[in-house]
Amino acid sequence: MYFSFETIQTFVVGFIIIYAILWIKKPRLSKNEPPMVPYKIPIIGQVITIAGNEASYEIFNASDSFDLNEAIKDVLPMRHVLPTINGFGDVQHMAKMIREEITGKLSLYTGRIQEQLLIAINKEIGDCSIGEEISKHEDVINSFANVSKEFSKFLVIPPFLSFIHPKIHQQVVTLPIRLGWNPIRKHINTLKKYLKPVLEKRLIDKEILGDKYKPPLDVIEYYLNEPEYGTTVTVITDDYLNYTCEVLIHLIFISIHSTTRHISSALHDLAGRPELWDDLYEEQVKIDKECNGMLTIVHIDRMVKLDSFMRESLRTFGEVAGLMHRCIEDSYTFKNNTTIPKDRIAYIYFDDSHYNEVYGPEPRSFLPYYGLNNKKPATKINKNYLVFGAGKHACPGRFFVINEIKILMHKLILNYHIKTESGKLDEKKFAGPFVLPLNTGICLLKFTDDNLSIGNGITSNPTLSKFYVKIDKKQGIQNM
Ligand code: HEM
Repeated sequence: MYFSFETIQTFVVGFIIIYAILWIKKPRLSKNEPPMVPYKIPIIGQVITIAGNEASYEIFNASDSFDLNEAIKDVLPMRHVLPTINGFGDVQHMAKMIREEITGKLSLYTGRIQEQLLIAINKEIGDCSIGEEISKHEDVINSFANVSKEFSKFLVIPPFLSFIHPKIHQQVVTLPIRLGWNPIRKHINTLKKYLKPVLEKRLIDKEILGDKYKPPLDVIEYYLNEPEYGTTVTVITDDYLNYTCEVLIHLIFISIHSTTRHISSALHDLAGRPELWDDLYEEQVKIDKECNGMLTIVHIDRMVKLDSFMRESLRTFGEVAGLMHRCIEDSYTFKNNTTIPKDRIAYIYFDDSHYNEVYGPEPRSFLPYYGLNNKKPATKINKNYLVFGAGKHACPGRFFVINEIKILMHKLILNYHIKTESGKLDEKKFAGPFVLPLNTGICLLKFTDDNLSIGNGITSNPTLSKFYVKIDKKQGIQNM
């Protein structure tokens, strides 16, 4: 039988149209699902579930049924980008490492965090009491700063093909990588270049010094001593280097983007709220005197007002919904008796938790001392404070990051008058449920000896212009 090209073409187009109509008309909910939000325009994409306060907490705690990384896989092809460590394949080991190496030794890291932050403040803003040069390896620092931006390149293609099947979107996004384009590779290579001699020296030192070897305090050393990952290493092979550098990129991806976003948000929260300045400044001056400029973990714990301010800054960060989790079991039935099917993506509805009535009649207002008055430190998770997730996969880096941010804010508050360029609290903007980084200016005006430097206008005073810091949309803080 002979079919002309036009007939085949008509068949194909007809098939696609019928498929699309059937797809659009297909019942979207299985039995016992939560109700659908009323809609008029046919749903082209996936159905997603938005989990309110109680259900969100359930999702975090049902770690056998829900998985964050399984949801991220659809849009971020980590397995192809970091092939040696299979993408986020071993996030559990990363969490274990952070608990043991970083949280477990937080007091040992405090001095170093402080020193590095002061170096960075000096370099990026200026004159903050010590004047060392930033790290010798500027390109390593740049890699740390830019990796997250590189990852965002994968997100530019919206998952428009996911309506057929999420796997199709994955295939499209990973095609350039499978053809050899990997924007992360150059950062891995930079790390490899600097890490190779460091690791080789450590191996030699270990051999020569034996028991007298003093292990440096860092993540690389942790991996070098892990039975599964390092002890068998006697030569630094390319495979081993790839492995370690991919682990570092994974760590950077997990930690740096969220840290910078929350730091810039906290700076805006402080800069736009003059009513908080005196109180927070006084606390920092008192602690600075007590520690003589050298903070220890005990002093950081005493920054209770700053901690409470940070908790509030995190709570009111603004993400309406996010942190999608995939249902990885055949189905999941919530305590309220509604059921969602396997593969359903559920978003955490942060607004419902963070602006819950437990925060009083005006839960959306900024309550700087809520944490202090209610004995809820910034690291303490509960169902109305889900910034760090909850349950088994709750962020293991939260103790480190809160410490780090407190040290940074402490030093900045002590040294600078921090205000918004606009002179008011800048309003946050959104892309869908996601809050966008503010791209309005913050001024950091250096306190002089006689405590007077609150400039009348950054732009009119050239000597102050170097303290003008702009929050870049993608990168967090950037110098102007
Ligand atoms: C303000 C900054 C940060 C925020 C808001 C944040 C938030 C989160 C959240 C919400 C989760 C839970 C995801 C889930 O439910 O599965 C998480 C997991 C994780 N975070 Fe953080 N994080 C921050 C900083 C850091 C830092 C600095 C590190 C490393 C030092 C880190 C390491 C991790 C790791 C390894 C996990 C995965 C835990 C697991 O799956 O068991 N985070 N983070």
